[in-house]
Amino acid sequence: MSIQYEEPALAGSYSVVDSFPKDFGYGVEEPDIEEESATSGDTKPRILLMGLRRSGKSSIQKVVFHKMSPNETLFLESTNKIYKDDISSTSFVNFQIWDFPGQVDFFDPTFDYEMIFRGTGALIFVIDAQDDYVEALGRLHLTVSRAYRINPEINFEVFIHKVDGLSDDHKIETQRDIHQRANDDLADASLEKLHLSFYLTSIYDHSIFEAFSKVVQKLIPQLPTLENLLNIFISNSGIEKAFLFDVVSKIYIATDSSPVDMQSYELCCDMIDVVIDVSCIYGLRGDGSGSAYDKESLAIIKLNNTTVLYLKEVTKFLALVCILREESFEKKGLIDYNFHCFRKATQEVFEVGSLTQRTGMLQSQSTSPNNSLSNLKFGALNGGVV
Ligand SMILES: Nc1nc2c(ncn2[C@@H]2O[C@H](COP(=O)(O)OP(=O)(O)OP(=O)(O)O)[C@@H](O)[C@H]2O)c(=O)[nH]1
Repeated sequence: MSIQYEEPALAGSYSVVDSFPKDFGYGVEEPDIEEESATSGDTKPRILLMGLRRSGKSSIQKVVFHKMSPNETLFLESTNKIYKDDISSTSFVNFQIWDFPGQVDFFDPTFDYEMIFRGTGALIFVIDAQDDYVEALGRLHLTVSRAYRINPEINFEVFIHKVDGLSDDHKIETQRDIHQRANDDLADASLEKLHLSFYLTSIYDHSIFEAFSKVVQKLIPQLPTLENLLNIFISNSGIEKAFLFDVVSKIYIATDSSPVDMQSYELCCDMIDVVIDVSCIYGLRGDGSGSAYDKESLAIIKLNNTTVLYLKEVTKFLALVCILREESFEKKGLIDYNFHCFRKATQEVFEVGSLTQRTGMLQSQSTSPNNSLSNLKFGALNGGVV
């Protein structure tokens, strides 16, 4: 495997990978699209993480957003008060974890749950699949029914968590049982319209990242446009699969419309890890300043099975990671040109998004990005333009 990695300069000093800055030291010289939206009000919906004590909430947050290794979560202390973790300054995802310790009654009248649920885009409820889940189901019902009455727009997501300890048959049976009981409880309360989505997750594999990706994608109004752009990009560049990644969390916020297989996703996640780790060690300046992920970030990895992995910076938080055959990579010029078009278009998509939000316009497909992208010209494999 050969790695070509372009960095401004190779610094002689080492920094411990674990201690890299959460924002990878990315330059703050120019206000970015995401930064603007962060200051122009809460334009991205909040995601809450709830569940019984020891169900794994803090572990999920630490592994996905703070690069903690799964084994280290064994030493996490129980959260005794409501813990709010805001990662919106380091990630595309405007994410606040409200880690509710099991014994706290968050329906306490002194607790402003109305305010919390009103600003919430998704509520993730974590159920420990290795434990008896009857109490968790009761809590799930109480939480979602209360939240739904305040804000029916919330996406309700149930993570059936810690499934690494379960056999394949047991996993399916547990999911079926939890699905059935939770929906029966909702039917008994005449809440059939409240839709719950279920995911089997574990911090010991990529399932937690995959599940989070799905949760986040539902909250991105620009998703269809991004998918469309990715489809045009890959079909004109001879690329097999492309993911648009939130670099800090390795959540993919969009991909082309060909099916996602876990192996490709894992490969791309691993590439991000390699790039950031190498960059943290060799890419920073002698005094530790500089950035491990910036506008220059680009990496090409050739595998021994004629596959090429290609990573390039799109915005402050996002990177495009592609999988392609070695022979397709011979047209690197075309890929670079099309990438340039894709990058420009993606930035426009988010600009239009934040503009519509700022001016208070309703964001519909007809007002949006597609219109401003109509004069975009990708290079075609046969030499023309599309
Ligand atoms: N096997 C397994 N264990 C996990 C997984 N996720 C978390 N754990 C373990 O579950 C235990 C509890 O995890 P925490 O993240 O502290 O749970 P919590 O929900 O935040 O707990 P409170 O802070 O008490 O509410 C830890 O020992 C973790 O290592 C998983 O996917 N699989």
